[in-house]
Amino acid sequence: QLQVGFYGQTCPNVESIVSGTVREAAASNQNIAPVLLRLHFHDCFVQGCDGSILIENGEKAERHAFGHQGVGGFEVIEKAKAEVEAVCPGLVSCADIVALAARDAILLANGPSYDVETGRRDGMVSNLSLAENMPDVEDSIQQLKAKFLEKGLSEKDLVLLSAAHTIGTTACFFMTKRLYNFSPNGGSDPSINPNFLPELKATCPENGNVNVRLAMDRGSGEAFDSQILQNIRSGFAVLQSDANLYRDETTKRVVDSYFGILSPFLGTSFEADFANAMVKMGRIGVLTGSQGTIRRVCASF
Ligand code: HEM
Ligand SMILES: [Ca+2]
Ligand SMILES: [Ca+2]
Repeated sequence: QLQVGFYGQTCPNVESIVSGTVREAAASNQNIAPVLLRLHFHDCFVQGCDGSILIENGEKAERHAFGHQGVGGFEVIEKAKAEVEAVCPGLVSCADIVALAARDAILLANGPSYDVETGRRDGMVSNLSLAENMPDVEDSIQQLKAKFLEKGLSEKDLVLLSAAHTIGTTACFFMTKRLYNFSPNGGSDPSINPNFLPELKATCPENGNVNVRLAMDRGSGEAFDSQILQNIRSGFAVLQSDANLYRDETTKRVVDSYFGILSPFLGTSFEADFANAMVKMGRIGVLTGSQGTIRRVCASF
């Protein structure tokens, strides 16, 4: 069973070691917070939160899957793991370090803090074919809902977790279809606000450099806040999958629920709800007890 403070007796300093490593990494790399948050999502969605994405076992390694394009932060996890191994060898899983690092990353971006359940064990498989079903920017809202539901996550969780895009950047690579070849008729996605379209096209010109990066939360790419939801409402979503959240009655209602006059009184808080959704995501397909293993090095079995 997962529990908050699972290492309380066996490795009491693990959480401070991980947060120290994350803070140190952030001092020299301002992009590390979003990268670490995304890493946890990509780990949990393939084989559960089991550190499978960390394995480097050749060209068939899961981490080389197309759906994991741009995922990183491995070196930070490995560094934290090495420091943890030095004080409590063989006790703390890589999967837990990923989950802790994601929490610390959110906090560094001034997002909500929350208790991370620990006690995950590391998985024994890594295969890129297992990552074929990752949510994709071009997925319809029905596909996105189905992929989240399959992991035990609701439509509300889909909205909240997508709002992780309040921090971080995307490569123009993921914008090409939306800007220049939107289905079914070509051209650009009509849901893009006309005041935003020229800006997007200027940043990601047709046949331009697909490695150019832009904030996914226009005007607020470094702060963890609800601006992303406001942007989605007003046609300023950058990713197509985020824009799709406003094309569906149910997910639209979830987005809007954070802006109603009543919502503060009903206790609807984006930050608190996001934190709860992260805890739920952290439970996907976990190995516990005597299942799986505790790796010594996160990149190898
Ligand atoms: C709903 C389905 C999702 C889709 C289709 C999606 C897609 C993407 C794409 C295309 C990028 C840009 C990657 C790059 O160019 O490097 C990205 C970045 C990111 N995603 Fe998602 N994402 C989804 C859900 C999530 C979830 C659930 C989380 C975390 C809870 C998350 C966290 C992030 C973060 C923090 C970044 C920024 C990474 C960086 O700055 O390097 N995403 N996502
Ligand atoms: Ca995994
Ligand atoms: Ca933001």
